[in-house]
Amino acid sequence: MTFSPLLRVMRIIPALPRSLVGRVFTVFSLTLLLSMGTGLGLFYRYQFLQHIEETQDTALTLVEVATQTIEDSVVIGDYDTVKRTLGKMLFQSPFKRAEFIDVGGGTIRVDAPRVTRALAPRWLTARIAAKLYDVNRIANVGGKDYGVVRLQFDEEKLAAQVWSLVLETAGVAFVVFVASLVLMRTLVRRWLDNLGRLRSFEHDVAAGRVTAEAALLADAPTEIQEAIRAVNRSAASLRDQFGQRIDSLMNSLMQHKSAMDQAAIVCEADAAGAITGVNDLFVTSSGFTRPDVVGQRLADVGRPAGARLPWQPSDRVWNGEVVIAGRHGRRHWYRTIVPMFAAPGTVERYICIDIDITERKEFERTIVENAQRQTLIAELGRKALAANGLDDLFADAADAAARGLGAACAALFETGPDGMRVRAGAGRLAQSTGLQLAGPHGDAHVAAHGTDAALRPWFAPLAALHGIDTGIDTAIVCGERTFGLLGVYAARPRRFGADDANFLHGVANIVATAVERQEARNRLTYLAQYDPLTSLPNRRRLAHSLEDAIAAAARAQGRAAVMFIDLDRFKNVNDMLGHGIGDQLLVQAAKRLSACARADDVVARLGGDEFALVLPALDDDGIAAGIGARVIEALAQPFYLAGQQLFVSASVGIATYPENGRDAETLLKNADTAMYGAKNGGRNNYQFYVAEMHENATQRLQTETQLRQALERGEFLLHYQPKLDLATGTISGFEALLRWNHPQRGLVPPLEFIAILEDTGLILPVGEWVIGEVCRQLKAWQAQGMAVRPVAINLSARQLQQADLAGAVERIVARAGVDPALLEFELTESMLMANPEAAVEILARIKALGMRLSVDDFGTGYSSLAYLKRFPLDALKIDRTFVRDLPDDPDDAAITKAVIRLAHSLSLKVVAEGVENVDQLRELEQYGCDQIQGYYVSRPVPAQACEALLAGTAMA
Ligand SMILES: Nc1nc2c(ncn2[C@@H]2O[C@@H]3COP(=O)(O)O[C@H]4[C@@H](O)[C@H](n5cnc6c(=O)[nH]c(N)nc65)O[C@@H]4COP(=O)(O)O[C@H]3[C@H]2O)c(=O)[nH]1
Repeated sequence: MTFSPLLRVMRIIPALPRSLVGRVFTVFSLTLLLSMGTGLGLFYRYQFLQHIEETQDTALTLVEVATQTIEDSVVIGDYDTVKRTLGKMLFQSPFKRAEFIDVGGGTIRVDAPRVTRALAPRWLTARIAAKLYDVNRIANVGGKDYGVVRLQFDEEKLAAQVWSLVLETAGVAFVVFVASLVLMRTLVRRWLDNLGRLRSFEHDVAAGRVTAEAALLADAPTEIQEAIRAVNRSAASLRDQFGQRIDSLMNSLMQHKSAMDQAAIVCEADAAGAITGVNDLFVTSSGFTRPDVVGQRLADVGRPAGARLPWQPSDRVWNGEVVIAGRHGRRHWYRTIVPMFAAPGTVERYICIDIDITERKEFERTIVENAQRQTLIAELGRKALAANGLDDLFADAADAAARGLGAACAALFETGPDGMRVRAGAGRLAQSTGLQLAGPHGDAHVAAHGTDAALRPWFAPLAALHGIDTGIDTAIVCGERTFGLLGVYAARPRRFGADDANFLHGVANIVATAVERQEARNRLTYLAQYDPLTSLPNRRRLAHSLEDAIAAAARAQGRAAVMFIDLDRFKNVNDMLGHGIGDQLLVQAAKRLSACARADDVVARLGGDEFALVLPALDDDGIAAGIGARVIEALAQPFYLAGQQLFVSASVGIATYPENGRDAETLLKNADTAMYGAKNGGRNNYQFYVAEMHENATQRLQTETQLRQALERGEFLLHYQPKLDLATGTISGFEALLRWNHPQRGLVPPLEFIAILEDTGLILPVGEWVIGEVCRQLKAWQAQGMAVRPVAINLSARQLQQADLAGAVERIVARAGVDPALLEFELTESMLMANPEAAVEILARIKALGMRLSVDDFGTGYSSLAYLKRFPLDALKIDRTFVRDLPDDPDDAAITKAVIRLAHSLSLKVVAEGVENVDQLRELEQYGCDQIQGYYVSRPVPAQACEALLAGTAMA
């Protein structure tokens, strides 16, 4: 509230004139006006009051004078004089009326003549009228009142006088006021003219005269002088500052330009788009020289033939990608063309900035290309998975390879014995499918794959035919072998890169995988019907062949036969000499069998060492018998494997249609049964199926089942056969011989079940039982106080292969607490020679335990003397087949003598087996044999009988 008048005044400010002169003038005028008004007002007021006061005083004086003047006249009643006196008094007085009112109320009135005069404002007249009062004076003469003299003021006259004064002074004041204003305005304008000079200073600066200074008038007011000086100083300071800024800006500009020259390809063009200059980067990046490009149209430089003009001169900034066919090849530039204006709307020149994005473009192209290639690979992979045959896939692969590399053509070659064969072609080579190209073959080119773009010599004829300039190829490698080559070829010179090679590899790998899969499929199909080892039909195919033969025989009302062939003792070969030798033996056996067969016969391998022979058209049994005999004969011949001679015989069973069965399964089963018959019949023979054989086979199966329980049931026992020392005539030891006490059959000899134990693997626990039982018996004999002799135990081939035979023996013997020297192990010659190195090691370990070792059935096998020396043996046992015909058979005698000499030369004892009579004894004695064993001394006897034998050891 307090500031409201001030605020009101402030509100006026915007209404003031905008120019300083106007404002100063206005303010000065107002101030002057206000001052003068106030002064005049106060003056008028003072004058007015003073005038009123003076007039009042004058009126009092006049009334006094008038009264005194008329007193005499009044006394005398000279009213004319009174009247005249009153009239005189009015002359030039401020009264308009003078009256004398006598005590009787009579009035002498004199009015002042009316004078026309300027009228004062009513308010002034009223105000004067209010201030003045009429003056009255009592005329008293001699103490007697004669009346009253009254004077009435003429307020109009007085107002006119006052108003006249006001007007005069106001007029003077106005003149002074106007004069003051004119003077003031003139002076202010003159002083402010100095500021006006700043405008010319501005023009000078605008005109580029930056060093110009604002001029000063000598009489300029100090403040303005200060202000202009300040302006000049500021201008100078700004000049300095701008100068520095400009220097810095120029410097910065130069650096920017230099940086831009380093980073960007820059060129300038005139308003018409013709190049006026280029930077170094333009030259290096494009390969063009400055003279090449200066003067040329910007839109045309490096433009590949036929390319659309990407830019036309315009007043707008242009952005876009351009392809420049430079001297170093095509470059991708990202271009920005900025118009530079001379004046609004008038382009003076163009700055063209290019960023080389060739690498990015290449990268993008590579990504797109890779994506396309991945798609092609994936697509080909899908086709490969679904493909049934390879031809379509090869064509797809060639097509994918050509498309993936964007090449004119591609081909897939298969390596063959005669060179390269075009398996599929794409593009120009599509018609070459099936073409055979002479040249390298096999694996000659395996290493020749990769990014080598040179065309191979053998491809040259095709290249010439189809206008192929260059190419890349890669090998299609299936596992260990090279299937062929996948090549991609271009009509124009082209450099294939690592990415191209990788893609081609990918395609080739898919092809290789498909080839491998196809081959695996073929192989599976083959394996489903053929035996991979011998390449003979397998059991399944044999069944079909047999069915076909049966059907044919049935149609012809003829006969057919199937022969079941099993190799005797093949298991031993396999176990002793290893599977490699076993396989070789089977292959050779298969060949021999095939040689025995007739053209229409089918030879098959059923598995393991079992073969079969289908004889489709059988006129009579004689033919089957003949072929059976041929088979026996063929397989009885020695096999030469791993540098040694091996003998295996065969057992052959023959079943005929329709007698022995009307279907393939029955016939084969019966042939199998017949084969067992042959085996039981001493092996190395053939037998036709007869109904009883079925009985035997069943019997064997039953035996096998019973044997499995025999050990648990304690049905095994040992008999002991003594050995006689010929030098002393005393029993030098025993041989433990296994017996099976069958609940129904009684004592079963080992030859009837040892083979089954071996076949079923039961020989291992039974063998351990034998060792344990011998130990137990020895302890029992010792406990009886018997002078115990060493006991020999037979080991089978399977036991020799037992992982830790020596360890098992050691544990059993240690557990029993038997002196190891009381134990002897007999191993057959063929067992030892099957894998002599392993045998040397095992025997050494057993020997180290303190036990004795001897070779059983010596002479029936094929011992290597070198190994014989290395085995830690104690004795050789001459097989009883050599002893049987002594002394009559000179051959046996010679062999026996030789064996005895050989054994002695190796410091080995010799035991002759199967001595049944005294002649044999004498003969052997003569040969120097150390010990004998046989029925002549004693048959194998139960343990209880041994003591009696020992008691009567001395021979007659
Ligand atoms: N004709 C004739 N034969 C005689 C004469 N003296 C002994 N023999 C028989 O010849 C065989 C000698 O045993 P081997 O050659 O080791 O031949 C043994 C041996 O290879 C095997 N064998 C016996 N017991 C075991 C055993 O516990 N383990 C293993 N692995 N094989 C055993 O069984 C084969 C046969 O044993 P056995 O039937 O007990 O037959 C015994 C014995 O009774 C004789 O003067 N004339």
